[in-house]
Amino acid sequence: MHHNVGILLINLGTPDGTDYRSVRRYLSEFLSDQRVIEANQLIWQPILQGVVLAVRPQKSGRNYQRIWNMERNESPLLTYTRAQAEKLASRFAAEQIPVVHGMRYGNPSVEAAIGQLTDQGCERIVVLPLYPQYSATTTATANDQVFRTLMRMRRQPAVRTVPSFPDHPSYIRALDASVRRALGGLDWKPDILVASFHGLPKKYVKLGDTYDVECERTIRALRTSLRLDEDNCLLTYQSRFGPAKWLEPYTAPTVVKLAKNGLRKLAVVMPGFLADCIETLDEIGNELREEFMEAGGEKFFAIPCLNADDEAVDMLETLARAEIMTEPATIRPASRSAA
Ligand SMILES: C=CC1=C(C)c2cc3[nH]c(cc4nc(cc5[nH]c(cc1n2)c(C)c5CCC(=O)O)C(CCC(=O)O)=C4C)c(C)c3C=C
Ligand SMILES: [Fe+2]
Ligand SMILES: [Fe+2]
Repeated sequence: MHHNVGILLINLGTPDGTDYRSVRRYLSEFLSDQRVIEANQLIWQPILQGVVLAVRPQKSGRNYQRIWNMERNESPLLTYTRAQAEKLASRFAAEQIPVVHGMRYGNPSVEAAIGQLTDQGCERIVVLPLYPQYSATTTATANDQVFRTLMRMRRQPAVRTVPSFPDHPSYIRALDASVRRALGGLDWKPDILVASFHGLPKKYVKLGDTYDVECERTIRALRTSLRLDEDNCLLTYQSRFGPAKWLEPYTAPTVVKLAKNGLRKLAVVMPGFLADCIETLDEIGNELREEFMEAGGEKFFAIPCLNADDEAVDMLETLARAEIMTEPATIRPASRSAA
């Protein structure tokens, strides 16, 4: 018996629609997070509300439209995150351990997801931020949101947070399987595999974020697993935002340079994203493809993220079980009446 434990998956979040108001609401919440933009709010908020959110929602909304899940009228990030939670739930159904998903920004909120678990009598929550590489801008703020919710609860559940897992064998196994499956399905062989991670301002790394070394750990383990080396499996960083220096090398200039130097066939994997989203489907799948082709490339393939692949669900199950298996020191009664 696991004493009423529940599992909470947390991903970034995404707008409810592609219209200006929906995208603006989402970006406003996201870019007001001081874990994401570490600036004096008296200076940043007028720039954000007056300049950034005056133009960016239209532009982003058009990009979201290109990748939107029309069938369900929702963002792909939500579709895949929900699918991961549902498949993981089936792995824990026999033990009656519920699995829910919450988004750091937007819907379903972390607060609503925690409510679903406590309504089912959960006294313990295993929190699994869906980021293999730690960053304060993602992992820490996901956990912050859990603790903010707990701050308002008279009867708190006990909480364990799953640490980042940049080279956990079950993660590397899932990546290896997805790359081999994707490349095996092509009738051409890429000259090079580019592994593109979401970028981060260099300043954050200097201040102590371990994101870059965790990306390097992932790529080292993946190279070993795929029997590739530094020359045919490159690490790059995408999605720069704002004027500051971000982690390098940048994905797009690297790929354009490769094409200009005569490279013709390229595959891109995005190991930092567990679910396909605007950054993978549009920035890489659409924009980077165009840039590569315009620079002389001939074949381009963006490898789908792990999404709800069986190996990805195996990974989530392994990570969650590690936290569930060890019982807490004290089991508290679920309610006053049970005491
Ligand atoms: C200062 C800005 C940003 C930091 C720092 C940042 C870090 C960061 N983000 C992810 C994962 C995702 N980001 C996504 C979208 C996205 N990211 C930023 C900015 C920063 N990210 C913006 C403005 C956006 C919105 C999209 C746009 O307007 O172009 C997404 C996808 C969301 C979706 O709806 O599909 C993900 C996932 C990581 C892992 C990370 C730090 C390492
Ligand atoms: Fe981002
Ligand atoms: Fe982007």
